Amino acid sequence: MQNDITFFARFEPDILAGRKTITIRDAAESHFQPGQRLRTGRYEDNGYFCTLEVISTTPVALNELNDEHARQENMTLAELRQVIAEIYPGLNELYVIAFKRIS
Ligand SMILES: CC(=O)Nc1cc[nH]c(=O)n1
Repeated sequence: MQNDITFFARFEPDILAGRKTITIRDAAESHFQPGQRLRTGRYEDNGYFCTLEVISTTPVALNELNDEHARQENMTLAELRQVIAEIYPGLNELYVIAFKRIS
């Protein structure tokens, strides 16, 4: 079965442990709705590793990312800005998808 969302494999342990509770995505992945259950896999091999329930999807500009976002990503704000710049170079319009793991 296909996954609904993927994460880089390096994020898997933090998601499974509940240390990462948001993901910041571009407009192509801004369609997730509160209550939606997402089969969640690794980007690298598409292997399923858990199911997440979407709590909210909220627009955020790059310059609005703050320490609370970083805490929810289990990173420092500097690390978060670096990661986002690498994944979405030059992109300002982003979306915070908050989630909880349900299985
Ligand atoms: C595969 C992929 O894009 N993964 C991402 C992107 C942004 N944040 C995140 O946690 N994971």
